[in-house]
Amino acid sequence: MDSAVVFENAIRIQQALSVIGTLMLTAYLFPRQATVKDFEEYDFIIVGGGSAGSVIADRLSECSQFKVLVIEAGGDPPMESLVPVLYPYLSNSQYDWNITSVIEPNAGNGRKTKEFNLVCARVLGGGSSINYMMYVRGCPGDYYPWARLSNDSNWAYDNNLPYFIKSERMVSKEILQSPYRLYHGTKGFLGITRENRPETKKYLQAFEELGYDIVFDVNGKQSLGYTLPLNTIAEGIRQTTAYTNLGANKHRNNLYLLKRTVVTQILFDENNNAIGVKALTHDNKSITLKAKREVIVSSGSINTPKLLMLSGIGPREHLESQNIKVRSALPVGLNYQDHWLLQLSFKMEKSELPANPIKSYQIPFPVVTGYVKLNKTKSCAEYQTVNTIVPNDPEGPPLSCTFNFKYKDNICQNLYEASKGRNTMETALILLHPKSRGQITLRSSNPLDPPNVFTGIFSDKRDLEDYTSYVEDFVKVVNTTYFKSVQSEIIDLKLPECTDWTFGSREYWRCYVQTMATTSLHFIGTASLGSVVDSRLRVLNVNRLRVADASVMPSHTSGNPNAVVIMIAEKLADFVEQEHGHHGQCS
Ligand SMILES: Cc1cc2nc3c(=O)[nH]c(=O)nc-3n(C[C@H](O)[C@H](O)[C@H](O)COP(=O)(O)OP(=O)(O)OC[C@H]3O[C@@H](n4cnc5c(N)ncnc54)[C@H](O)[C@@H]3O)c2cc1C
Repeated sequence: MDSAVVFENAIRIQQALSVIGTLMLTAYLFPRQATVKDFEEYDFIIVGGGSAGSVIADRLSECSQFKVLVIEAGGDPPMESLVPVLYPYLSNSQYDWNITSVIEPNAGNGRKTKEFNLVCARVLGGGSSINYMMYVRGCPGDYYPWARLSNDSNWAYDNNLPYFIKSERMVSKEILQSPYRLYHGTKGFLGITRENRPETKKYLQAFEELGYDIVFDVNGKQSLGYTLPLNTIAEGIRQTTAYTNLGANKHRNNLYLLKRTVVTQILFDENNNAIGVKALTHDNKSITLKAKREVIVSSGSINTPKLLMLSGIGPREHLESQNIKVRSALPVGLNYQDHWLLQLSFKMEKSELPANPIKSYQIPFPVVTGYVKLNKTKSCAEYQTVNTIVPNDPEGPPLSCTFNFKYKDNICQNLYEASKGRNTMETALILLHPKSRGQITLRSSNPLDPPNVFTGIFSDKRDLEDYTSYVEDFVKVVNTTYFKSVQSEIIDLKLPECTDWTFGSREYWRCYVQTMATTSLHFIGTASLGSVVDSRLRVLNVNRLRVADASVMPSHTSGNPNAVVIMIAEKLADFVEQEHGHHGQCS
């Protein structure tokens, strides 16, 4: 057995799951396919039934007077989407658009291919159906730039908090019985659980010894320190918005869902009013569907800018180069941002004991997360660590190495050898606020072509230096009492790119960062608040068109974005209801 075999096994499991998927065992949980006629009219058309789109559809269809259509390119989430432990097998599958980045010179040598696999969901529920289920709201200071750029204090943290609470259904008693209860909702749709497993205690103590605060809940007053994660899991089921928002309301007779259908263009009248969309159905028929009130685009940070540009909204020169008539010249596709991530591994206790069986209803292994800043003048974390405590299981560490992060075989093989007979700590160290920016452009005016994604990784050299400092800071954990007591070591992956440098020197870590940094799949910013949409998420210079998804986030929050996207969706639903309802009453 070696890391290549671990990879092959993962592919086989994925294939077996895909065969089970053809039985459509989960179909009964979700709304049925709508029967639509060409030119049929709805009040609202939502393009994309992902993390944001499903929530918007739910909220708008609460108003029985609104006829709401969701058009989603993917189909129903399969069983492996609902069962938390199977999350590693959803990426690079039929539930993914399988988009890759343009090759860039600054990073990625440690990966099997130079382009990044920009995993992005093509399934009902979008990212919430395939993601790693971490629930993080970020730090209050993250939202100052949002309020500034949109010129509207409505986007400040205090005004976003009620929407986080509105969507939430916290189920963990230890939170509900604590002072942190204040920050959590219990009446929303999104079930949240706090993971608390005994193995994490020694790790939290080690981080405390390094001087970090141990925080009960980083979604409360204090967002810096080490903590136990919250997950979008409840009653043992992944809280995909396909399930919590569409499935839960599948009997509403004003909510229509067109699956396996790709919207190819937004249609406008002569006064720049969005009046509907053109789409391609699963059986390749082109149809036109009309929106009496608004079109809402929630196609995610990669596909939203693509659709806007195909519809004449984007950078003038670029659209003209593709022979697309410019309807509104806006910086669509610019300001692309991601959180960069790299894997670090640590040998922990020697152990020959077989690992305990994994439980299907939770994340496979215990996790401790950290939110850390080095610069005292900052209020929010600069880096995040997600530390997974893996019991003696030589296949565990190489699985994410080879299958999810797609590092080269020699790297994963070294990890495999080093992990034998040891428990390990697998750390994803994440750069939270990169200064580099990328861009999305059209490859052609054919809507079925994927876009070009220039990630811009390390195009701002300060990111490489900052990231190196964060790694240097983090690896000090091997000097703590607990880590020393188990003869912990940082696993030397023997990167051929870095042999010129002494292991552990700053030069070495800089080389490590450049070689190992990869995407954390947190794409944002490509239809930003303040430059593409106004503070009520209306696309500038046109009418009856809004965007609500990760693409409107003008800057990153200090953590994973799914909860933030859901908060944005909740806000959009309120804006629409205020404008289209009767004095705030929907019926
Ligand atoms: C593997 C992975 C792990 C992640 N882990 C976490 C995590 O642990 N925690 C966290 O907070 N965040 C995580 N994220 C990020 C988070 O899930 C996303 O930021 C979030 O889901 C984005 O939501 P969205 O509504 O913007 O887009 P999406 O949820 O991607 O929804 C867009 C939807 O639009 C559909 N669509 C696109 N174009 C069209 C079209 N033309 N016509 C019709 N439909 C279309 C897509 O198929 C998709 O379903 C992860 C992401 C990935 C991919």
